[in-house]
Amino acid sequence: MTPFVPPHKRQAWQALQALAQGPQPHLRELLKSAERNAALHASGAGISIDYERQRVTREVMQQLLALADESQVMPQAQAMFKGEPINATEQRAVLHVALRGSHVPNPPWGHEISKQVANELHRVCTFAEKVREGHMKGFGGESITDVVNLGIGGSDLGPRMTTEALSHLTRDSFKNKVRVHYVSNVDAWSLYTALAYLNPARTAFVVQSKTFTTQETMTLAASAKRWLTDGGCPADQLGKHLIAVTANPHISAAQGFTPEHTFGFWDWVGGRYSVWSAIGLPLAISIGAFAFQDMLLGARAMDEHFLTAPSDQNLPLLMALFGIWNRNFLGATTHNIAPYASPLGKFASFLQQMDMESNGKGTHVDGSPVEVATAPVLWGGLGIDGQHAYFQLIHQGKHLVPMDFIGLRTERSPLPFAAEHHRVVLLNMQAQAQALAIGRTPEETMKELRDSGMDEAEVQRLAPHRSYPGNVPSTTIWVDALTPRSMGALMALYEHKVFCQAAIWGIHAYDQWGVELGKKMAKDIEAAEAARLKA
Ligand SMILES: O=P(O)(O)OC[C@H]1O[C@H](O)[C@H](O)[C@@H](O)[C@@H]1O
Repeated sequence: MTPFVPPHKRQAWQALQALAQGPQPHLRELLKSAERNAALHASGAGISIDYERQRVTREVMQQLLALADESQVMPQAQAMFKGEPINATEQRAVLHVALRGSHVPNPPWGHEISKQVANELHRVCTFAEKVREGHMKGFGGESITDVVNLGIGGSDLGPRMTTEALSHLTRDSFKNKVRVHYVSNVDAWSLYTALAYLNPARTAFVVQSKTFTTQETMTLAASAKRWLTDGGCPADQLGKHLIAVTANPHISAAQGFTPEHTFGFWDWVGGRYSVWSAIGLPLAISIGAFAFQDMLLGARAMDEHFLTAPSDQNLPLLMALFGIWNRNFLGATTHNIAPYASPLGKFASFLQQMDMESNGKGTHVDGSPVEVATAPVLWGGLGIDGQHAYFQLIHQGKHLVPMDFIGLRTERSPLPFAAEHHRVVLLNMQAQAQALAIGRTPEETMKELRDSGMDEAEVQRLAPHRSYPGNVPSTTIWVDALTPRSMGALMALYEHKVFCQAAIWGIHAYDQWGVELGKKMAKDIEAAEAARLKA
């Protein structure tokens, strides 16, 4: 690879700047070309994207693709898949892709890693099935019926989000006798409300922490042990109720977690990319080992698509490029994620960590300051609910908010009238995308008001308030149906999008030094307080 050149010094970046400064056709104009619209679609791994509502002309697309080339995005991706230490500030490889590819012949990361991954995956899946079948017994010999996940950040958001997204698929499974709960916040109410109706004799805790030093999680774990002993569990039987998932098993072992209840992963798995590892254990308990492995296969399918699809058909790369165009050239400071499928209610929160903790950076890989914008503020939630809450700002406010609409082509809920609900959901999604794109001019608004019989003074008075500037860019992401496999592909799509953007911005996506200062200060305050009490 050639020496690092900051993004704004690259030829394609400058060409894009020139294009952005020139006259920009409104989406209303762009969308008039049926030929253009028909071309702006791509698909892979069971997912397709419609991007005719991005504010891109043919010239812009050409330069965006040239920027990806010039930024050596794909050689950088290959370096990641090969296990090169691309997380340079922590001197680590970044191999979450190996977690879903242990079955791949001749893996670029090597057979040894695949072997380790396959072994641990087998342990996780076997254990998850044992719990689901009621064979995990508590101190009184009763089956465990409730599993409480204690973890935060990457040790919470991935399994929590996917459990909500996928557990409805297994709700009727005769095998699953176990409920899974999540507690991330160290606020006592959070633990209290989770435990209020649980029976200590039938409850197990999965303490998930890559480091096993996170203060919030360790505080929760200590209280969980206390709750178990207060509930009658003899101290020497606590191990029956405690499971550790960590990359630091020597720390969990020192705290009394047994080897058979300890599941490992590796320092080359970033916390926010760890749901594919043993961190997925509560999810596997919730949806079953087969479904969990299916999710891994879906992610692997997206990995293959990412590595092999041509640039102009490559979903993660295209989404990264639209993000760059909107952020760096059209000046959008935020980005909204709007799933139109209620099981995806936590998807935006999950992506917030993935995107903002990865790419909220201000230093280039060579240590120089970044002079262009990096990750936008990513936010969102279920589109249907957003329409009746904050979409007002997106339609008429002063922020430019590019959107990802996420829709399901088929919906499989067992309600007999589900098709009617799905129809309403999708027509709303399509209407919002189109309304945001084309808007409504004051002239069109006046005509509509006059046609409704309104008197002219009222038409003049109201038309400015009832017009819509439009020109809000969006991508519509279509998922065939919500299954473990498509979920895996969707998550991996965003993971690689984040990777591509970091590769273009020339930043490290896999460290998170920004979160450390506050942690250190909390420790300093704690130490000062302890010293004051001692004095
Ligand atoms: O899994 P743990 O080591 O407990 O870390 C939990 C979380 O806390 C950290 O502060 C990081 O910001 C996150 O990336 C991480 O996922």
